[in-house]
Amino acid sequence: MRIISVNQMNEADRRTSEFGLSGASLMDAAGRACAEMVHNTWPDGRVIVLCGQGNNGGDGFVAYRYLEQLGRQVSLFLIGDVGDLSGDAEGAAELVLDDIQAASVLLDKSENDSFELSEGDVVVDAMLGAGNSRPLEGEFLQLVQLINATKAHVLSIDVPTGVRGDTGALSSEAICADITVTFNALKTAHVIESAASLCGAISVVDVGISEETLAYVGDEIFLNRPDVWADKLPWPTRSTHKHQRGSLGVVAGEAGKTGAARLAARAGLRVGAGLVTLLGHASAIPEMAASSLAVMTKDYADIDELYLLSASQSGLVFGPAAGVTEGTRFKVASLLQTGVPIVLDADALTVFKDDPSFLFGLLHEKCVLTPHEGEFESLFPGLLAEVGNKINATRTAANIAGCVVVLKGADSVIASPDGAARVNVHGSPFLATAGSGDVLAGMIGSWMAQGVSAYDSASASVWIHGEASLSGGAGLISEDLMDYFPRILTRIYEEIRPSNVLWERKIEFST
Ligand SMILES: NC(=O)C1=CN([C@@H]2O[C@H](COP(=O)(O)OP(=O)(O)OC[C@H]3O[C@@H](n4cnc5c(N)ncnc54)[C@H](O)[C@@H]3O)[C@@H](O)[C@H]2O)[C@@H](O)CC1
Ligand SMILES: Nc1ncnc2c1ncn2[C@@H]1O[C@H](COP(=O)(O)OP(=O)(O)O)[C@@H](O)[C@H]1O
Ligand SMILES: [K+]
Repeated sequence: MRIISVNQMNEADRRTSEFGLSGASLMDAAGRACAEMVHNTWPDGRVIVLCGQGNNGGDGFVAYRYLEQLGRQVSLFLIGDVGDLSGDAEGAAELVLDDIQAASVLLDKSENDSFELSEGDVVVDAMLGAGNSRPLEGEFLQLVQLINATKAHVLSIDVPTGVRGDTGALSSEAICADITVTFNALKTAHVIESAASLCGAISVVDVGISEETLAYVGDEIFLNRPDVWADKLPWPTRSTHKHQRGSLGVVAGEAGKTGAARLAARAGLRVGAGLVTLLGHASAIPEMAASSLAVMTKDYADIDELYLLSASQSGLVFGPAAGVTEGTRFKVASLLQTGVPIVLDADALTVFKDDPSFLFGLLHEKCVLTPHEGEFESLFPGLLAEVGNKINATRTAANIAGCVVVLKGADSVIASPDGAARVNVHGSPFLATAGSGDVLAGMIGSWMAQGVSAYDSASASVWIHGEASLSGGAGLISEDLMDYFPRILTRIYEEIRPSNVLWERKIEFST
């Protein structure tokens, strides 16, 4: 599923009407899909369709017509004058001209008794779509406030009115929808908070804009789902031995602070690295060894020994609970010199707050940085605010760093330095718990240790991490996440494995 900008969607629309379906046909398909969604989701209750003067309103006129055909009790309101409509919206309005009422009726206390919105009513929000770039005012603002204050169900067409399609930024007030129906591709507002939460459940409907057209106009930005990376994961064959499954080294903090590294190491083992080793100072070895069974431990006396131990691994993780110290800076520099694929997280990022360009000079293409918003701000000060769009800010960051950047959160963006990005919305808010980022770092390091690209390692890990959190539900703590991995991985494996590759050896005798 692609994520595209408003301008790109307009261009896709234009190309489609030039080479394929007319604008009126697209609008007909869009409005019809919305009517059917209303009817299937809320089979009873009065429906109120609220239209603006652009094409979003056009979709609303179409939806009204189909809702009537479906036998629904439905009323139609327009903000503004019929005479100001143009293009496809004007064409759609002409078919229902006699039924259009002024939206002011809904706002006029003396007239609105029969239209007072109540529980069980359904509002179709066709006021403003992706074309809106101005703050709401006048009747738009008043109607949005009125609808948000009722308990009526709301279906928004394309985006909830008040939400900017491209940035996910909000006007002072924006519709809070139960369902948002959009067309052929997602826009930033559907996946980036806090706009995404206002969309409610999102339904992407095919109105006839082809994938070729979207690929032509769009960038390589996709929703992060198994379909974009599942076939890139390595699986053991019958004759595989552990040394062929990669060796992950997790560099621990000092004694008493090794829990974060232990979480990363265990997660790394669970997602398949054949060997996982915790690397620490001699003083930290007893506590690490005491709690790690399959995970090995090795001590290093100084930075040279750390370099040698790290250079023999096929993947590395460093940063969780490492400490914001000069020592951490030296370790980062040394680990990066090995050229081994590496995940840098937490303190290994924060420690470069004062001179991020020093870090950028050391990074290579097999690195993944996994900042949360605070750590991102340390490395790329002001970038998020300046770009105003989390997806594009992360793409810019990846370009500056020259490696994959994962900007974590409820809407994690995984960006590659070549401009591609994937946005992950698959996860539970119960991931907001100490140590869940450490688990994620270990997972990414493990896939990289197994030879998966930095971009696919990060994408697969973020999704599986989110899926595990959904399995865990409420009360989740980071230690629990790993317990869900086997079931999730088995499911992914079973969906994509070639039919002639079986783990279980079947030998049958016939007599
Ligand atoms: N492929 C596509 O792009 C398709 C688009 N369709 C619909 O077309 C919509 C986009 O149409 P438009 O570009 O006409 O966008 P809108 O329907 O959002 O309309 C923008 C209009 O509202 C005015 N306006 C903007 N901000 C305002 C504000 N704050 N207060 C008052 N007026 C404001 C503008 O001057 C303009 O006239 C989509 O959201 C979707 O609903 C569908 O018809 C199906 C296909
Ligand atoms: N509200 C949320 N919804 C979904 N995922 C979340 C949410 N809050 C945090 N996460 C995820 O949880 C992890 C937290 O990582 P991080 O902030 O580094 O925590 P820690 O340092 O405690 O491990 C990230 O993967 C992040 O994307
Ligand atoms: K809308």
